[in-house]
Amino acid sequence: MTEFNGCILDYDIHYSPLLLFQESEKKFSNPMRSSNPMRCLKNLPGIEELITDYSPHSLTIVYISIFLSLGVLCSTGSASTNDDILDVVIIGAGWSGLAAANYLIEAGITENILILEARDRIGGRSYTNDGLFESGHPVELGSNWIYPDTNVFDLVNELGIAHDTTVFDFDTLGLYDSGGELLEEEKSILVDETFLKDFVKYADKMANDETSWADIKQSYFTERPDLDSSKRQAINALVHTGISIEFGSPLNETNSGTTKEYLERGDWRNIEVMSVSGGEGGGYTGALSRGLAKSFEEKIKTNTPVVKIDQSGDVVEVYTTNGQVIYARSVIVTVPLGVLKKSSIEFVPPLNDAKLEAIDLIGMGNMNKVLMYWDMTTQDVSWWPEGKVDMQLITDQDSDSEDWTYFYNDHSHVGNEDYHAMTSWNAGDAADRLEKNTDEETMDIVLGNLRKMFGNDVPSPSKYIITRWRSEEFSGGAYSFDTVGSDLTDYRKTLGEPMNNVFFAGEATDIDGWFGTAVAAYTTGVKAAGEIDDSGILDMPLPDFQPTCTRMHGRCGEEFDEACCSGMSCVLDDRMAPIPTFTSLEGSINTITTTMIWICSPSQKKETERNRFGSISRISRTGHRFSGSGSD
Ligand SMILES: Cc1cc2nc3c(=O)[nH]c(=O)nc-3n(C[C@H](O)[C@H](O)[C@H](O)COP(=O)(O)OP(=O)(O)OC[C@H]3O[C@@H](n4cnc5c(N)ncnc54)[C@H](O)[C@@H]3O)c2cc1C
Repeated sequence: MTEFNGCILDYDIHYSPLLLFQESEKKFSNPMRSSNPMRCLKNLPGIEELITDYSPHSLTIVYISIFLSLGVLCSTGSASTNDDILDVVIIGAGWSGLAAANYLIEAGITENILILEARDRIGGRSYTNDGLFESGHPVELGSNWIYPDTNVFDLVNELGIAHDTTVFDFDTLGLYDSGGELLEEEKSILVDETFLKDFVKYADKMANDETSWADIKQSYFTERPDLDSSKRQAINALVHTGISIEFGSPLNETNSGTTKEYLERGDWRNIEVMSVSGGEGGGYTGALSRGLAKSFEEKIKTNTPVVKIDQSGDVVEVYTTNGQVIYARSVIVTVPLGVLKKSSIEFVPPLNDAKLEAIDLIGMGNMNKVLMYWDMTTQDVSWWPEGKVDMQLITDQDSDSEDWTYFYNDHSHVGNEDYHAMTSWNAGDAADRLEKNTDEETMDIVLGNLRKMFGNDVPSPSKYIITRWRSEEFSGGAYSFDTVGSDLTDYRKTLGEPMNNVFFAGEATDIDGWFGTAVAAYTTGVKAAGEIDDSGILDMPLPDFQPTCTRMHGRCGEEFDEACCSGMSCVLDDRMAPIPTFTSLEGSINTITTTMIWICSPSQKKETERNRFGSISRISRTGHRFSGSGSD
């Protein structure tokens, strides 16, 4: 390859300049880069007229004179390769990653960013499905409640997204056993006398950083051998909802010292819930897509899992499973603790011991839902527990007291009068155990419980969804929790500390008591973005760095595969098809229409391409990249 007037003449790659002419800069150029192939090609002597005289004839001449003879390739060349370096690459497009990106742009720090998201959607553990059951009724598969006077709450209100108050109080709580709803007096004995007045007081005295909730329950039961089964199961159930569901945590691992106030149901809390009717684009996902991410959607690359972050060189290199290497001055990692625990991202140099200890010690809990909908036009809903908001089945024994026994009445909210949706929940150990069940097994348990509570007439729901957050590759659980042993604030702080030019955020790094929530994710994302600004990394001169691949000569998909740079994907150049065939010269020259070429492009990859790249080892790719072979 030789440099010529700022362009690079490439003798191997049959890249048609015709395409450069026909495709606008918008389609071809990387939004992060300033150079453009058209300008570059215009530097070739005598070519200006051909480009401006944009006729089939001139195109044909261009095609013949350049493509067939030389295979001219426009490239940024070595002179401007620093353009390939992004200021900030953010890993993960959940609340944390999107908040970081939003802050970097809004605060005028930089727009030269890219967000890499493993899933085919943004939002991570916030996942609203609009109209899955019925149009206009959002369903929340992840986060559902918003807390007053917080960043998330303000954003939701600013966008006018519908929400409604959940009134958690004694009257709207329904307690049931296999014979149906308990009488008011029985309920009062279990909730007020047994649970609130006795167990919670006992727990308050026992709770500390070294004692788990399982320990407290066990010693309470041991000291009261005569406790009747209904009281025992009521305590099991209420601790499950108050602690396990709140923190997603197994009781034998949960720090009672830092969580005890959550059990005091006497302090009934009213908070706002998002899964209420209110038109399209609502819920948690609406807040992200219409709010935080609105101004930089084109900078988010979905379907792009990151597998390695290497900062052993002058710039940080981010490797994706899609076969790309992306260069950045700094990186913000916002992947969930569950992903860090699985070590699915390789760090070079490795994460330090303090961070590894934090990853190990902070718990990653689990919480799942079965969201159900009954179509009242075709199904009997006469059994519906009108007036109840949350409902608990008290079972006969310890072993199944947490198995889909808690239900939330989504129908109780404003605008949902004709919409019969109900959600069953479980968390902690029970969630991990029950997640392994098939859909049919799950629905057998859930429906069995509903029929114990409301009678045998309860029909199967018209539609349902079962979440399995632990099994989700890119979550590895629902949210982080404080394990028993010590106060984990220092460990969360350590988890969030930067390592050179790699910064960390995400709900698990929160040290203000909001961990496990979208509020924490939002706050920590902004914090990490601010840390990058404060560090001065973005003000330093760029290193003299020459990436070995550029958008035009990343020979992806060929025998000597090269990774694509800066957010580009290796895609089949399907723009070949609409190119007109050339018959203005003798015979038909339609080579262009039939040649199959893989190119580095800013457009999203297709599923099949990802599989294809799965078979190419990263070692061979990087080996090639650094060997200087190929087109360089
Ligand atoms: C069932 C459930 C109920 C909840 N209820 C509430 C609630 O009511 N109120 C509340 O405030 N919070 C709630 N939460 C918690 C809240 O959803 C989370 O704390 C918050 O969404 C976390 O945001 P994050 O940005 O830290 O992480 P995430 O949302 O998990 O975002 C991280 C992103 O990183 C991506 N990623 C992972 N690995 C890779 C990789 N290798 N490469 C690239 N990308 C990767 C993920 O796909 C994800 O999009 C709930 C969570 C769950 C699961």
